[in-house]
Amino acid sequence: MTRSVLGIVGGSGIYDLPGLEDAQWVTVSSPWGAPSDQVRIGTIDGLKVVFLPRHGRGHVYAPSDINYRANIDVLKRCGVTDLVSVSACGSLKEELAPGTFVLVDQFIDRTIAREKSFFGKGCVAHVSMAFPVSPKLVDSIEKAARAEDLTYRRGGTYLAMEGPQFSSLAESHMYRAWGCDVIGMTNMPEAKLAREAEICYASVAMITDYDSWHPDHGAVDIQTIIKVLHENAGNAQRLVGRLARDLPREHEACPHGSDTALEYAIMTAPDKRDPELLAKLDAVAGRVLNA
Ligand SMILES: CSC[C@H]1O[C@H](OP(=O)(O)O)[C@H](O)[C@@H]1O
Ligand SMILES: Nc1ncnc2[nH]cnc12
Repeated sequence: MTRSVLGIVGGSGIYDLPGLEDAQWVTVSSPWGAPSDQVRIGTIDGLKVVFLPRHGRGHVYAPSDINYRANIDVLKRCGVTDLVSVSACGSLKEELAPGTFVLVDQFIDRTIAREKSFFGKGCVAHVSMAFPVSPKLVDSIEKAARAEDLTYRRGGTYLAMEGPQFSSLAESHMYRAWGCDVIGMTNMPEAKLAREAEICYASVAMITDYDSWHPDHGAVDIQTIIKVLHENAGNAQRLVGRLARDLPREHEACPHGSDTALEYAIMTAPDKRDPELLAKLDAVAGRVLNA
Protein backbone atom coordinates (compact mmCIF):
# COMPACT_ATOMS: atom_id res chain seq x y z
CA MET A 1 0.00 0.00 0.00
CA THR A 2 1.24 3.51 -0.83
CA ARG A 3 0.25 6.35 1.48
CA SER A 4 -1.11 9.36 -0.37
CA VAL A 5 0.96 12.53 -0.29
CA LEU A 6 -0.81 15.56 -1.74
CA GLY A 7 1.23 18.12 -3.65
CA ILE A 8 -0.15 21.55 -4.47
CA VAL A 9 1.48 23.85 -7.00
CA GLY A 10 0.17 27.32 -6.31
CA GLY A 11 -0.03 29.59 -9.32
CA SER A 12 -0.35 33.35 -9.63
CA GLY A 13 -1.64 34.88 -6.40
CA ILE A 14 -1.15 31.67 -4.38
CA TYR A 15 2.11 31.80 -2.49
CA ASP A 16 1.20 29.97 0.74
CA LEU A 17 -1.29 27.43 1.99
CA PRO A 18 -3.07 28.58 5.15
CA GLY A 19 -4.51 25.69 7.16
CA LEU A 20 -1.44 23.48 6.95
CA GLU A 21 -0.65 22.06 10.39
CA ASP A 22 2.92 21.80 11.72
CA ALA A 23 4.03 23.55 8.54
CA GLN A 24 7.62 24.39 7.73
CA TRP A 25 9.39 25.87 4.73
CA VAL A 26 11.97 23.27 3.74
CA THR A 27 14.85 23.52 1.26
CA VAL A 28 14.96 20.52 -1.06
CA SER A 29 17.77 20.45 -3.56
CA SER A 30 17.56 18.87 -6.98
CA PRO A 31 20.10 17.69 -9.56
CA TRP A 32 17.93 19.56 -12.11
CA GLY A 33 18.78 22.97 -10.68
CA ALA A 34 16.94 25.40 -8.45
CA PRO A 35 13.20 24.93 -7.91
CA SER A 36 10.97 28.01 -7.72
CA ASP A 37 11.21 28.16 -3.92
CA GLN A 38 11.40 26.12 -0.74
CA VAL A 39 8.49 23.75 -0.25
CA ARG A 40 6.02 24.19 2.57
CA ILE A 41 5.47 20.81 4.17
CA GLY A 42 2.76 20.10 6.72
CA THR A 43 -0.30 17.98 7.36
CA ILE A 44 -4.05 18.33 7.08
CA ASP A 45 -6.01 15.78 9.11
CA GLY A 46 -2.98 13.50 9.12
CA LEU A 47 -2.36 13.73 5.36
CA LYS A 48 1.08 14.93 4.32
CA VAL A 49 0.75 18.00 2.11
CA VAL A 50 3.59 19.58 0.15
CA PHE A 51 3.04 23.05 -1.27
CA LEU A 52 5.22 24.81 -3.84
CA PRO A 53 4.58 28.34 -5.11
CA ARG A 54 5.19 27.97 -8.85
CA HIS A 55 6.45 31.50 -9.39
CA GLY A 56 8.25 31.63 -6.03
CA ARG A 57 7.18 33.79 -3.07
CA GLY A 58 6.97 37.35 -4.34
CA HIS A 59 6.33 36.10 -7.91
CA VAL A 60 9.95 35.99 -9.03
CA TYR A 61 9.78 33.64 -12.02
CA ALA A 62 7.98 34.30 -15.33
CA PRO A 63 6.32 31.26 -16.93
CA SER A 64 9.27 30.69 -19.31
CA ASP A 65 11.83 31.00 -16.49
CA ILE A 66 10.31 28.44 -14.13
CA ASN A 67 12.49 25.36 -13.71
CA TYR A 68 9.65 22.89 -14.16
CA ARG A 69 12.00 19.90 -13.98
CA ALA A 70 13.42 20.95 -10.63
CA ASN A 71 9.93 21.67 -9.29
CA ILE A 72 8.60 18.22 -10.20
CA ASP A 73 11.80 16.55 -9.03
CA VAL A 74 11.63 18.09 -5.55
CA LEU A 75 7.95 17.21 -5.24
CA LYS A 76 8.82 13.62 -6.14
CA ARG A 77 11.63 13.66 -3.57
CA CYS A 78 9.05 14.75 -0.97
CA GLY A 79 6.98 11.66 -1.82
CA VAL A 80 4.13 13.39 -3.63
CA THR A 81 1.76 10.85 -5.20
CA ASP A 82 -1.00 13.24 -6.25
CA LEU A 83 -0.30 16.71 -7.57
CA VAL A 84 -2.84 19.47 -8.06
CA SER A 85 -2.08 22.67 -9.92
CA VAL A 86 -4.15 25.72 -9.02
CA SER A 87 -3.78 28.22 -11.85
CA ALA A 88 -5.13 31.53 -13.08
CA CYS A 89 -6.51 31.14 -16.62
CA GLY A 90 -8.30 33.03 -19.32
CA SER A 91 -11.66 31.77 -20.60
CA LEU A 92 -12.15 30.86 -24.24
CA LYS A 93 -15.85 30.05 -23.82
CA GLU A 94 -18.79 32.36 -23.17
CA GLU A 95 -20.23 30.05 -20.49
CA LEU A 96 -16.97 29.90 -18.50
CA ALA A 97 -17.27 33.20 -16.68
CA PRO A 98 -14.61 34.67 -14.39
CA GLY A 99 -14.83 32.96 -10.99
CA THR A 100 -15.53 29.52 -12.51
CA PHE A 101 -13.19 26.66 -11.62
CA VAL A 102 -12.50 24.36 -14.56
CA LEU A 103 -11.21 20.86 -13.78
CA VAL A 104 -9.01 20.50 -16.85
CA ASP A 105 -8.71 17.13 -18.58
CA GLN A 106 -6.77 17.88 -21.77
CA PHE A 107 -3.94 20.15 -22.87
CA ILE A 108 -2.58 21.60 -26.08
CA ASP A 109 1.06 22.52 -25.65
CA ARG A 110 2.10 25.60 -27.64
CA THR A 111 5.08 26.42 -25.45
CA ILE A 112 8.36 26.58 -27.33
CA ALA A 113 11.14 27.62 -24.98
CA ARG A 114 11.17 25.16 -22.10
CA GLU A 115 12.87 21.94 -21.07
CA LYS A 116 10.11 19.37 -21.47
CA SER A 117 11.60 16.06 -20.42
CA PHE A 118 13.80 14.48 -17.78
CA PHE A 119 14.97 12.05 -20.43
CA GLY A 120 17.16 12.46 -23.51
CA LYS A 121 20.53 11.43 -24.87
CA GLY A 122 21.79 8.52 -22.81
CA CYS A 123 18.39 7.56 -21.45
CA VAL A 124 15.55 7.99 -23.91
CA ALA A 125 11.96 7.46 -22.75
CA HIS A 126 8.52 7.98 -24.25
CA VAL A 127 5.48 8.15 -21.98
CA SER A 128 1.84 8.44 -23.04
CA MET A 129 0.14 11.81 -22.70
CA ALA A 130 -3.15 10.71 -24.28
CA PHE A 131 -4.90 11.19 -20.94
CA PRO A 132 -2.74 13.69 -19.06
CA VAL A 133 -4.94 13.98 -15.99
CA SER A 134 -5.72 11.35 -13.35
CA PRO A 135 -9.49 10.84 -13.16
CA LYS A 136 -9.49 9.53 -9.57
CA LEU A 137 -7.78 12.68 -8.39
CA VAL A 138 -10.29 14.74 -10.37
CA ASP A 139 -13.11 12.77 -8.69
CA SER A 140 -11.77 13.92 -5.33
CA ILE A 141 -11.41 17.53 -6.51
CA GLU A 142 -14.93 17.50 -7.92
CA LYS A 143 -16.32 16.16 -4.63
CA ALA A 144 -14.52 18.93 -2.79
CA ALA A 145 -15.77 21.59 -5.23
CA ARG A 146 -19.34 20.36 -4.79
CA ALA A 147 -19.03 20.21 -1.01
CA GLU A 148 -17.72 23.79 -0.97
CA ASP A 149 -20.50 24.92 -3.32
CA LEU A 150 -18.10 26.32 -5.90
CA THR A 151 -19.03 27.14 -9.48
CA TYR A 152 -17.04 24.55 -11.40
CA ARG A 153 -17.03 22.56 -14.61
CA ARG A 154 -15.49 19.14 -14.96
CA GLY A 155 -13.51 18.73 -18.17
CA GLY A 156 -11.90 21.27 -20.44
CA THR A 157 -8.94 21.75 -22.72
CA TYR A 158 -6.15 24.04 -21.50
CA LEU A 159 -4.10 25.82 -24.15
CA ALA A 160 -0.58 26.36 -22.84
CA MET A 161 1.04 29.38 -24.49
CA GLU A 162 4.60 30.59 -24.06
CA GLY A 163 3.87 34.16 -22.95
CA PRO A 164 4.67 36.27 -21.07
CA GLN A 165 2.63 38.56 -23.34
CA PHE A 166 -1.05 37.71 -23.61
CA SER A 167 -2.49 36.43 -26.92
CA SER A 168 -3.29 38.58 -29.92
CA LEU A 169 -6.93 38.77 -30.95
CA ALA A 170 -6.22 36.45 -33.91
CA GLU A 171 -4.58 33.86 -31.63
CA SER A 172 -7.44 34.08 -29.17
CA HIS A 173 -9.95 33.39 -32.00
CA MET A 174 -7.79 30.56 -33.31
CA TYR A 175 -7.66 28.79 -29.92
CA ARG A 176 -11.44 29.13 -29.68
CA ALA A 177 -11.78 27.60 -33.16
CA TRP A 178 -9.61 24.72 -31.97
CA GLY A 179 -12.19 24.03 -29.26
CA CYS A 180 -9.99 25.03 -26.32
CA ASP A 181 -11.70 26.09 -23.10
CA VAL A 182 -9.06 27.90 -21.08
CA ILE A 183 -5.69 29.50 -21.70
CA GLY A 184 -2.67 29.79 -19.44
CA MET A 185 1.12 29.80 -19.53
CA THR A 186 2.26 27.21 -17.01
CA ASN A 187 0.59 23.81 -17.07
CA MET A 188 2.97 22.64 -19.78
CA PRO A 189 5.50 21.12 -19.45
CA GLU A 190 4.48 20.64 -15.81
CA ALA A 191 1.87 17.98 -16.66
CA LYS A 192 4.30 16.13 -18.96
CA LEU A 193 7.03 16.09 -16.33
CA ALA A 194 4.61 14.91 -13.63
CA ARG A 195 3.70 12.01 -15.92
CA GLU A 196 7.37 11.16 -16.46
CA ALA A 197 7.85 11.25 -12.70
CA GLU A 198 4.87 8.88 -12.26
CA ILE A 199 2.92 11.45 -10.24
CA CYS A 200 -0.86 11.68 -10.71
CA TYR A 201 -1.64 15.20 -11.95
CA ALA A 202 -4.75 17.37 -12.10
CA SER A 203 -5.25 21.04 -12.80
CA VAL A 204 -7.79 23.47 -11.43
CA ALA A 205 -8.10 26.45 -13.77
CA MET A 206 -9.49 29.49 -11.98
CA ILE A 207 -10.99 31.69 -14.65
CA THR A 208 -9.89 35.29 -14.22
CA ASP A 209 -10.78 36.87 -17.60
CA TYR A 210 -12.11 36.37 -21.13
CA ASP A 211 -8.69 36.66 -22.73
CA SER A 212 -9.02 39.03 -25.71
CA TRP A 213 -11.80 37.60 -27.85
CA HIS A 214 -14.98 38.64 -26.04
CA PRO A 215 -16.71 41.60 -27.72
CA ASP A 216 -18.30 42.74 -24.44
CA HIS A 217 -15.09 42.59 -22.41
CA GLY A 218 -11.94 44.53 -23.04
CA ALA A 219 -8.68 42.78 -23.81
CA VAL A 220 -7.25 40.98 -20.79
CA ASP A 221 -5.18 43.09 -18.42
CA ILE A 222 -3.27 42.22 -15.30
CA GLN A 223 -5.25 44.50 -12.95
CA THR A 224 -8.45 42.61 -13.76
CA ILE A 225 -6.71 39.27 -13.25
CA ILE A 226 -5.34 40.29 -9.85
CA LYS A 227 -8.74 41.60 -8.74
CA VAL A 228 -10.51 38.34 -9.69
CA LEU A 229 -7.70 36.30 -8.15
CA HIS A 230 -8.14 38.11 -4.83
CA GLU A 231 -11.88 37.54 -4.97
CA ASN A 232 -11.27 33.80 -5.53
CA ALA A 233 -8.36 33.16 -3.18
CA GLY A 234 -10.73 32.09 -0.38
CA ASN A 235 -12.54 29.66 -2.68
CA ALA A 236 -9.24 28.14 -3.80
CA GLN A 237 -8.11 27.71 -0.19
CA ARG A 238 -11.39 26.10 0.81
CA LEU A 239 -11.18 23.75 -2.18
CA VAL A 240 -7.67 22.62 -1.30
CA GLY A 241 -8.50 22.26 2.41
CA ARG A 242 -11.54 20.11 1.68
CA LEU A 243 -9.62 18.05 -0.87
CA ALA A 244 -6.89 17.37 1.67
CA ARG A 245 -9.39 16.36 4.35
CA ASP A 246 -11.23 13.95 2.04
CA LEU A 247 -8.50 12.53 -0.23
CA PRO A 248 -8.26 8.74 0.25
CA ARG A 249 -5.29 8.08 2.57
CA GLU A 250 -4.27 5.11 0.49
CA HIS A 251 -3.12 6.20 -2.96
CA GLU A 252 -5.51 4.87 -5.59
CA ALA A 253 -3.98 3.41 -8.76
CA CYS A 254 -4.52 5.69 -11.76
CA PRO A 255 -6.77 4.17 -14.46
CA HIS A 256 -4.56 5.89 -17.05
CA GLY A 257 -1.39 4.45 -15.55
CA SER A 258 0.12 7.75 -14.36
CA ASP A 259 1.80 5.98 -11.46
CA THR A 260 3.37 3.31 -13.71
CA ALA A 261 4.09 5.50 -16.75
CA LEU A 262 7.75 4.49 -16.95
CA GLU A 263 7.11 0.75 -16.77
CA TYR A 264 7.90 0.15 -20.48
CA ALA A 265 8.88 3.68 -21.49
CA ILE A 266 12.67 3.59 -21.43
CA MET A 267 14.14 2.72 -24.85
CA THR A 268 17.87 2.98 -24.24
CA ALA A 269 19.62 -0.34 -23.71
CA PRO A 270 21.01 -0.72 -20.17
CA ASP A 271 24.63 -0.89 -21.40
CA LYS A 272 24.18 2.33 -23.45
CA ARG A 273 22.78 4.45 -20.66
CA ASP A 274 24.64 7.54 -19.51
CA PRO A 275 25.60 7.15 -15.82
CA GLU A 276 25.48 10.92 -15.25
CA LEU A 277 21.91 11.16 -16.50
CA LEU A 278 20.93 8.03 -14.57
CA ALA A 279 22.21 9.66 -11.38
CA LYS A 280 19.98 12.70 -12.00
CA LEU A 281 17.02 10.40 -12.57
CA ASP A 282 17.33 8.81 -9.12
CA ALA A 283 14.09 10.33 -7.82
CA VAL A 284 11.84 10.53 -10.87
CA ALA A 285 12.79 7.14 -12.33
CA GLY A 286 14.19 5.33 -9.31
CA ARG A 287 11.28 2.89 -9.22
CA VAL A 288 12.12 1.44 -12.65
CA LEU A 289 15.88 2.05 -12.76
CA ASN A 290 16.48 0.30 -9.43
CA ALA A 291 14.05 -2.55 -10.06
C1 LIG B 1 -1.01 36.62 -13.54
S1 LIG B 1 -1.61 36.41 -15.14
C2 LIG B 1 -0.56 35.38 -16.07
C3 LIG B 1 0.04 34.23 -15.34
O1 LIG B 1 -0.94 33.61 -14.48
C4 LIG B 1 -1.00 32.24 -14.79
O2 LIG B 1 -0.02 31.57 -14.01
P1 LIG B 1 -0.36 30.32 -13.07
O3 LIG B 1 -0.78 29.20 -13.97
O4 LIG B 1 0.92 30.01 -12.38
O5 LIG B 1 -1.46 30.75 -12.15
C5 LIG B 1 -0.67 32.22 -16.26
O6 LIG B 1 -0.35 30.94 -16.71
C6 LIG B 1 0.45 33.19 -16.35
O7 LIG B 1 1.67 32.63 -15.96
N1 LIG C 1 -5.89 35.32 -20.70
C1 LIG C 1 -4.85 34.67 -20.21
N2 LIG C 1 -3.89 34.18 -21.03
C2 LIG C 1 -2.83 33.52 -20.52
N3 LIG C 1 -2.64 33.30 -19.22
C3 LIG C 1 -3.56 33.77 -18.38
N4 LIG C 1 -3.65 33.73 -17.04
C4 LIG C 1 -4.75 34.35 -16.67
N5 LIG C 1 -5.42 34.83 -17.74
C5 LIG C 1 -4.69 34.48 -18.82
